[in-house]
Amino acid sequence: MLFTQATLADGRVRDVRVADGEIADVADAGALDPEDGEAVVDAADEYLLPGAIDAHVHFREPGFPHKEDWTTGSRSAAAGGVTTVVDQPNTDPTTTTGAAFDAKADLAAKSLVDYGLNGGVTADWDPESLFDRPLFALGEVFLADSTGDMGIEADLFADAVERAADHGVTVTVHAEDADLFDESVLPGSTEHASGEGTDPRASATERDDADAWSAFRTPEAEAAAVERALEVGADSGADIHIAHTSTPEGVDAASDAGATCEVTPHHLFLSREDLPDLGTLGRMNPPLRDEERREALMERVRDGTVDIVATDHAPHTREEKDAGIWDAPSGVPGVETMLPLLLNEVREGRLGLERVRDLTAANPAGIFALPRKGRIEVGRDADLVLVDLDDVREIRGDDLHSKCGWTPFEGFEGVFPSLTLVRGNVVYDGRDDGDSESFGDAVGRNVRD
Ligand SMILES: NC(=O)N[C@@H](CC(=O)O)C(=O)O
Ligand SMILES: [Zn+2]
Ligand SMILES: [Zn+2]
Repeated sequence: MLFTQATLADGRVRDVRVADGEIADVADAGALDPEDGEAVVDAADEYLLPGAIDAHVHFREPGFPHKEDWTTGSRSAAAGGVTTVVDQPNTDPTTTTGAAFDAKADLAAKSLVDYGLNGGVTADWDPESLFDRPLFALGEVFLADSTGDMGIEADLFADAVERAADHGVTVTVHAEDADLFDESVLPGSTEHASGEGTDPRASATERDDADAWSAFRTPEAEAAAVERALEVGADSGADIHIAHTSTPEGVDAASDAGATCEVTPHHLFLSREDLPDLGTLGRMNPPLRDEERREALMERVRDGTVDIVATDHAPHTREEKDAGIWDAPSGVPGVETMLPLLLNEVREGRLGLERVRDLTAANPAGIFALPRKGRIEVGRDADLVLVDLDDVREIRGDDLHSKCGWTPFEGFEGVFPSLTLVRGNVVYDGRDDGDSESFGDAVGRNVRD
């Protein structure tokens, strides 16, 4: 396949040849002629970007295929320009033994996009057999309970980090410290009762609004857990990567310690101010923060302090979300809307395209040692996304391909890709102005195999 006159993220206009799944040639515009039978894509006025690597998704198989499965999750990825995903271990069974890893690997063979599979840590994990498998990373290691209740104690965390260091495996950390959650906002808490002898259940401060989740899981709880994870990492010499960092404090701590971090689109584009509209659809861990922190996070994305954007794509059904704030499951989908939201920032002139390329492709490839991914360079995998930056549209849950059928970004503007290639295979084709779209075969492979 030959892309002619494609604009790269740095603004250079080039012809790009794809052959045998790789980028075979990158030459001056007009320099490459089609070979016999070669498909030609006229990419004039369009951008050709390296496919995004989403280092944090929950594709829910095995265990919860009513929320998502590898087919729907990877279709959603492909339609959003994501060509590699990294799946997290809070499935059922949890990915905490070699056998569980193998079982997930069988299911992941349905993926349209390339993938990595993380190994998780619980009190009954089996590190010997787990580290025997081609792990993408150890993680997300839960320092507090989230969906799946995989929170672990400090001793086990230290032991797990040491083992990961021995095996040269990076540790990705869900950093929240439950000791610093504000229990005074919990229903039935005695802490918020002002006077002695007050019935707490009758307290006027008892909360059932969506913002209560943000009040409960405090920013201080994240900052403290990030610090602890970094200390444990420094003691053992392990590479620590902080998952879904939701506060500027967390980002700065990771950056100061020479560790890496990711932030999610929902912490960049949503804040506590959106919770009256979102209700429980806006409940996730860590929770949405105030506007000031959201802006400070975006600033750190712009200036390069944040290493990568990853989605924490965590689908739950609408029915499951239709519960009170203390009972609804935590998590929001996002794999299909990450690149469209970031590209819209570029279109609006608020973010550079090279920054987006680095956050979504080059940096995750560097941090997680994927030498074949993340850049448009001869010899690398032809994981490519074609986009027209003027082709903006409203994000609609109905148009997306995740099984969950909703998005917290309903009505936001996004720039969606028109074509997505994984190792030269067309996995998503929406070039017909979105009137018709088609998906390719399940060509996905484990990037560590
Ligand atoms: N982020 C969430 O709120 N939920 C995630 C788990 C996690 O990443 O903590 C899920 O799997 O649903
Ligand atoms: Zn998490
Ligand atoms: Zn997660």
